[in-house]
Amino acid sequence: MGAETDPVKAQLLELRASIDNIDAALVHMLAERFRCTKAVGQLKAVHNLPPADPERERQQIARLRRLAKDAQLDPDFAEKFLNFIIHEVIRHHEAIAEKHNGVPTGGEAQA
Ligand SMILES: O=C(O)C(=O)C[C@]1(C(=O)O)C=C[C@@H](O)C=C1
Repeated sequence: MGAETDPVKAQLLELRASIDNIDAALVHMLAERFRCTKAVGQLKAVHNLPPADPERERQQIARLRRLAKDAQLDPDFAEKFLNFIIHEVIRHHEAIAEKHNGVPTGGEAQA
């Protein structure tokens, strides 16, 4: 039965069209975020700042947990998602620093 005649199939297709739009928006938003964080990585490398900023991360996690709660999204999931992204950002920062200053990953000077 086609979507025109099967209301369940029609509803599923409609919902999936929204899911595809949301996934596309997520990809674009993540691309913009990584564009910004790569610039932050350059700035940190040039000025010899450490790749990670744990205090900033604490503030971001607390804020995101609050936002998630208000939006009826699981705050634990929001925290895990942010940590996953930040972990990747720190990996990029370390690679940029290594390229710029010859600093090995972890930000410590080599013996
Ligand atoms: O704000 C910074 O200092 C960043 O490097 C960006 C960012 C992030 O992705 O939001 C990544 C690593 C830091 O530990 C904190 C935050």
